[in-house]
Amino acid sequence: MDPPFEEKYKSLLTNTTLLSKDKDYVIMSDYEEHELPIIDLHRLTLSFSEREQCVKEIRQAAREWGFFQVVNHGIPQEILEGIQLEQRKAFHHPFSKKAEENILNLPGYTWGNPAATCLRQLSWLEVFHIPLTDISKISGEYKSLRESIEAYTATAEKLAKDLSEILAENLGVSSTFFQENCLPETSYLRMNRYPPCPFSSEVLGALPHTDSCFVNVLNQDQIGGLQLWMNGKWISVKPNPEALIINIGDLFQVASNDVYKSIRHRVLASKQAERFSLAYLYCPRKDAVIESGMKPSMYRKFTFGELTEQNARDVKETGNKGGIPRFLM
Ligand SMILES: O=C(O)CCC(=O)C(=O)O
Ligand SMILES: [Fe+2]
Repeated sequence: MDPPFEEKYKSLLTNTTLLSKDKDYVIMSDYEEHELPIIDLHRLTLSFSEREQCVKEIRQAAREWGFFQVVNHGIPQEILEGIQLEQRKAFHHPFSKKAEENILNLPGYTWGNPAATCLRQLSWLEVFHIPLTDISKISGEYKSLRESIEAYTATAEKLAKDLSEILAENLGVSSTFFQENCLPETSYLRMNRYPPCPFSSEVLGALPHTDSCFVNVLNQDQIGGLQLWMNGKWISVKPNPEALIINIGDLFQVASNDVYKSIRHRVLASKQAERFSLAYLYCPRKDAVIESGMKPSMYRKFTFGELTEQNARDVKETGNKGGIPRFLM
């Protein structure tokens, strides 16, 4: 098996008494499946009233769901197919190449979760986490991957910026904030692969988390498994091949004083199928100040760098990031 989960996590996998009792980690056999709200972004280019209706739906979905789907999103199909193909090729290199030879010349390849002390803290996935400052380092035989990443992130950035400006307009955020603070190289691309998992009733694909960004442009395949924590339970998201998912991250929850929701999500592992997803995390410079223009503010002002450093310390100490609750007044 590649990556070698069964070897590395043998002691956790053979001792099934090591299951977490925490509600976040419980895995049942069936879940309610929901279709997220679908928003047709073509209307942003039409008449004033059509645009206003579309804007209203985007803000409503960000308040009520924190997750929605977009169609006519402006990312050409061939660019999407190009990155999906390159993503598969990158993961299908032998494990030794991915893990030891650092094929992409990036430090960002990870798999599993070395901090797991019980089975349900293990994530059955491998990730290339790519800071976009670093893509020029991908060279040589991986040039086609670099070109696909460049084409995809250029279009994803425009989509994320347009949506962020719409979401921020009524929050008292400066109209030039995103232009000035979220640059092409300050965002991140996460390429995820969830290998088939023989222990899918005991192990999650991705552990519950929120995303530390303004918005995440999420492209998933048709396998399914993504779940959201809503109204006290996990619900499954129905995949839609026509749509991209947009989810609100922690930075918008702070900027909106909790009006927009950064929803906890996780991914179930699949017994038979391999699953891929691609997350474009729209992030600002490390020195960008994150604050709410609404008074009284629920959070103290902080820089994006403070949040990422705090999260990194938390992960090291506890296995989980503390996220924005750490900055509550
Ligand atoms: O694989 C998915 O659908 C979700 C991935 C995710 O939550 C992430 O990369 O932050
Ligand atoms: Fe996520």
